[in-house]
Amino acid sequence: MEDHRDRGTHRRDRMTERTESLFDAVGGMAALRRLSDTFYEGVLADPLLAPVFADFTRTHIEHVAVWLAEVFGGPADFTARLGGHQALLRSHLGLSITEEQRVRWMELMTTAVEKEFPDDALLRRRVLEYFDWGTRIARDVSAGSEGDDLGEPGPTPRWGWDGLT
Ligand code: HEM
Repeated sequence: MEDHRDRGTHRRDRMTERTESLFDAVGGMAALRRLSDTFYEGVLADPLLAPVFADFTRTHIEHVAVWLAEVFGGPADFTARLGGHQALLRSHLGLSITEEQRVRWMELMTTAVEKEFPDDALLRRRVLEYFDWGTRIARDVSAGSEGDDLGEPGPTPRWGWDGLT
């Protein structure tokens, strides 16, 4: 009886212990491209957000996927090829993102995450926690003007099963 209960506990522990990166758990680069694509389809159809993305091009979808890959523990290609953390922050300077716009961004991303990762509730929660954290930074940075000196923001943040690593 004692032995049986112990095995039960052990099995439960193993079920919540996730060792792969979030990048692998979502399904790698192809899955992040699909997520980004689904999300921006929603953004461009949204009356509150479409005007913010007036200069949007398809490369934006790819760049967001490359950024997310790095944050979620995949290849560090945004740092290697696209200017890293500093460039990501600079992309948001001057946008004057309101809290209402940030919340709408989160709603559309939540819809996209639910569509793309329907079978994994814990994964969805962790990914959306990153977006909640990241959108607040984007909103705060966006109050600055294009060309502002942001200083050295440090390396690209990495996000795992326990949040910021
Ligand atoms: C975790 C949250 C966010 C991430 C990971 C993110 C990611 C990115 C990336 C990677 C770029 C550069 C794209 C490129 O080089 O083409 C970018 C640009 C941009 N982001 Fe964000 N972003 C976030 C939040 C937001 C929010 C909340 C808004 C507005 C509501 C926003 C609006 C924009 C706009 C307008 C651009 C410039 C688009 C363009 O290139 O035309 N972002 N973002």
